[in-house]
Amino acid sequence: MDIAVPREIKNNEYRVGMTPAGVRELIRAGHRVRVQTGAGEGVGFGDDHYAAAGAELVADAAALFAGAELIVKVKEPQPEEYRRLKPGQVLFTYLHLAPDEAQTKGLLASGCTAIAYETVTDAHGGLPLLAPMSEVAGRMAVQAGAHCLEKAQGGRGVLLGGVPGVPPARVLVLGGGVVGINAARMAMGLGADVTIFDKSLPRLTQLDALYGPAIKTQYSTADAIEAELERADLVIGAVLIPGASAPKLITRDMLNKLPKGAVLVDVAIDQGGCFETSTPTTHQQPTFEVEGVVHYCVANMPGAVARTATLALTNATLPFVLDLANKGWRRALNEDVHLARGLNVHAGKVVYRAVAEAHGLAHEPLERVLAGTN
Ligand SMILES: NC(=O)C1=CN([C@@H]2O[C@H](COP(=O)(O)OP(=O)(O)OC[C@H]3O[C@@H](n4cnc5c(N)ncnc54)[C@H](O)[C@@H]3O)[C@@H](O)[C@H]2O)C=CC1
Ligand SMILES: CC(=O)C(=O)O
Ligand SMILES: [Mg+2]
Repeated sequence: MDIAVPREIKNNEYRVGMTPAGVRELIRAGHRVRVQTGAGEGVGFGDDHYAAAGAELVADAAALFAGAELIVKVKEPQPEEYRRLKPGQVLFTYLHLAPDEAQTKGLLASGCTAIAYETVTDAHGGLPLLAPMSEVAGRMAVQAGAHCLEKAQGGRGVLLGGVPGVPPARVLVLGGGVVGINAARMAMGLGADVTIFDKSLPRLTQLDALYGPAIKTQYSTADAIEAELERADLVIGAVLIPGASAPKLITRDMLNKLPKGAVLVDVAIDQGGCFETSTPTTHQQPTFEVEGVVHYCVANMPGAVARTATLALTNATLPFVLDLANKGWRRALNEDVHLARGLNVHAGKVVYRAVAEAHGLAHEPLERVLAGTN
């Protein structure tokens, strides 16, 4: 199979969809791998590393896309990328379609087969291709939040861990999944006072068993969140309803409960954000202020620690890339229900129900697509 690895073009995105080690595995399995020049440069993988692994280097993105059967990326395709896609091509990357109508329509118009990392599942109810980036983003959320709390960044001038005689900052983590646990661990490690909210009682029980009195847990309701806002310094938004738009847990009206200079880090921004006042930002201009509250809403947080993130992501994606390349997408998905759940768009139809619902589009059942021949 002809596999293409483009250079990412999203703002400040230095991650790459495949390492030279991954290229070597695919070449050994008999595939052709073409990598865009400079694709791994930002994370220390030069063109010479890819060439040594057996890849062909291609300078021009249009030529790279044109000949590809499988395109392996990191970020959702930008408009100039989805305009290049065509029927018969498989795109394997993060998509986050529910909050992104333009991209959804672009992928539908292309006729391609688009498999989203973030909706692939595993046998334990997890999201194995989202998890590595959630680990990174959860840990980073605390670094970013601590920085934003500094006066020069518009924050209220609070040190997360406090000092002897001065209490630590109060950190609320909304959602106790992979992002939430990693954020909570980092915040606890810095000595902050951490409360974690979730709708899942089994998850809260698990967190309580893991961390005991070092962490407080709360069942997530609007009342419970609102009651905590008055004394919060940093709130980290980490909820997810897979494939769907994030629920708005802090509304504009609730912002005045927070102290001036408090910080909201909305990690869930790639699914539309879980604060009503969130809009996506970039690493170049990561924050904005609404009613005296600093908002950090970067939709590709792991891009800032691109080397760690690339290694973590590609460790998880490589087995699936090999499967898609070795078997072809239809057989690979038919033989692996978890990979099949990644299918979001095929031949002009939305196959993932939550995405169809988010945009009021018709939903094509997965079983029909997998049984089909087109
Ligand atoms: N901005 C970025 O760069 C990145 C963003 N993300 C995003 O972070 C979000 C969280 O991802 P994960 O932690 O991997 O998901 P996860 O599925 O592991 O955890 C989500 C948690 O939210 C909980 N939840 C759902 N509704 C809730 C509610 N109303 N109140 C409280 N909790 C609720 C669920 O029970 C679950 O425990 C996703 O939107 C993901 O796409 C992940 C990585 C990078
Ligand atoms: C999960 C995701 O969208 C990211 O790592 O950028
Ligand atoms: Mg994202």
